[in-house]
Amino acid sequence: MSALASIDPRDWIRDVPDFPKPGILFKDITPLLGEPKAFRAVIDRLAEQFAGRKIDAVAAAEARGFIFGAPLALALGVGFVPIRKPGKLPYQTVSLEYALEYGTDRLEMHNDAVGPGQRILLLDDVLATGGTMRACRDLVQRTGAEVVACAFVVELSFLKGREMLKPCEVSSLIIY
Ligand SMILES: O=P(O)(O)OC[C@H]1O[C@H](OP(=O)(O)OP(=O)(O)O)[C@H](O)[C@@H]1O
Ligand SMILES: Nc1ncnc2[nH]cnc12
Repeated sequence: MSALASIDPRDWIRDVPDFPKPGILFKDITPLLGEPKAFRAVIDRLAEQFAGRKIDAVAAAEARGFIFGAPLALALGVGFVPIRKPGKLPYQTVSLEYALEYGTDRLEMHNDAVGPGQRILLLDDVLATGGTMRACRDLVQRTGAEVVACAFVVELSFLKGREMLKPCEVSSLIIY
């Protein structure tokens, strides 16, 4: 058994009550990022899960999605597609407004980043209400590309974000 197999990434996720607003229990991934064994275990498990699924690219939303999305793309040997907050991408974009657990925002992606015939894996750190991932999924699908799955490190199941993502495959390493 590899040393990483015994790692439980939950041990490096910290609860921060009332952040960024009263009533929100924030799942803080920074302890996990600070422990290479745990960070690597997360990337290895995601890569293992999606190797063999004929993924052409991993796409993820800033900021926290990038942290996991880029190493996962490298581990799978595919490209990484950044989905960004407004005004950050230099070329022509597709854009969508979405609802957060605590507000609204807009996401953009280059309109030539993915396209018909491509199989895209979407990844984010946390699934809360599902608004962010739904916007990502809709952006990718709008280009004609296929979303293979929406993957997460952490899912807050009591917020029922999975419902928002139907009929897409949803997969989470850690479910609260
Ligand atoms: O399922 P949802 O309700 O949409 O919430 C989950 C999203 O919220 C957080 O991002 P946030 O917008 O806080 O931005 P950040 O990554 O820049 O911290 C998190 O990284 C997910 O992307
Ligand atoms: N409760 C939460 N903890 C961490 N990230 C989040 N993104 C949206 N809701 C969140």
